[in-house]
Amino acid sequence: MGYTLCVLGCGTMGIAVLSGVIDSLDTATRPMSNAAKWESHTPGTLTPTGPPDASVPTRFVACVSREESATRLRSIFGALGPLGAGVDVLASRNLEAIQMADVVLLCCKPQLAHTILGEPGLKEALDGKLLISILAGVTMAQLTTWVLPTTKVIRAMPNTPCKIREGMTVVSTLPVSPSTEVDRAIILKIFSSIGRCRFLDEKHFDACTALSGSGPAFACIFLEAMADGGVMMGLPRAEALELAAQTLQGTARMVLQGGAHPAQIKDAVTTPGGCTIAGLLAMEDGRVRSTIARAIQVATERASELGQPIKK
Ligand SMILES: NC(=O)C1=CN([C@@H]2O[C@H](COP(=O)(O)OP(=O)(O)OC[C@H]3O[C@@H](n4cnc5c(N)ncnc54)[C@H](OP(=O)(O)O)[C@@H]3O)[C@@H](O)[C@H]2O)C=CC1
Ligand SMILES: O=C(O)[C@@H]1CCC=N1
Repeated sequence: MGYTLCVLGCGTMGIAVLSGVIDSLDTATRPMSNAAKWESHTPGTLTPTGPPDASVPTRFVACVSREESATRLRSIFGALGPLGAGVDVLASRNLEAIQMADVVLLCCKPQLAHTILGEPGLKEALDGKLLISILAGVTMAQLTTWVLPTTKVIRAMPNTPCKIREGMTVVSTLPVSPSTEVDRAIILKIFSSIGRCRFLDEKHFDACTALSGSGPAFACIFLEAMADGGVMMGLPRAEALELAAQTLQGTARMVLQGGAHPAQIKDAVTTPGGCTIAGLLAMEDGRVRSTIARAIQVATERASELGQPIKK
């Protein structure tokens, strides 16, 4: 039972997704991640508790281009226990890897996808298989012209917290085919085991790429700035970072878990004439809101360009 999942281009994101999936398979007895608990329509773990489940990956292949990256991957996955040590890591052997796979997660750089999918025999090896692309800015229209019509193509936009099973993944709406339900189950199993997962129309993908794909970087700027403020006021660095990170996590959970509106949380913290309103006004003077919103806007615009051929 189960199937073989191949990560084609196993760098930062490939490692994040695969580590999260392996962890979820390996944690039958450990508690579910909070993200998994929040999402009522998703199962939260890949570990089959009932009869064998065909939508659960049981064998893994990871592809890179350089042997030194392969060596690094073997040590990363090896540290994850027996399942991680069982990942087949191949350097410059994409065709072989895809031939072994049932489902392929495309995680290379956007600009390389056309060349990689054009390698001799690759199209044929993908015949009838599910190809999930996490590439920023590479559209379904592009991807489907690079493979055979029988290859089922879908886009997903995960983020790095998938590595600790607190990810956010948006998946494009599935095209209707005889295998739609099976494919949907496979996709949900993978991405809901490593965080939240929701389906959205492809027209929203550049915005999702900016908001949740790039989001961890934006959130870290805010987190670092909060910690810096604490350090400026004499807090030790490590404690300042802990306070900032836990405060952001707790607040985010009040929104996701408790269903609170951000404005409601803000108002509850803001005692009239108190210190919070003083800080909030300083933030508004610094145009923090429009700066952050504009960052999402320009990142969205940039995401839309990433699938285009590099201009000489
Ligand atoms: N980073 C992020 O937070 C997110 C990234 N994405 C998307 O994920 C994709 C990957 O990004 P990221 O993980 O950051 O990039 P990385 O550069 O970390 O990973 C790219 C991987 O592709 C491999 N690779 C290069 N050439 C080939 C080849 N010819 N055949 C097989 N593998 C190859 C590289 O191997 P080697 O080391 O040997 O060169 C490397 O492992 C991008 O398309 C990006 O848009 C989406 C969401 C979030
Ligand atoms: O910066 C990038 O292009 C990728 C896509 C989303 C996050 N990282």
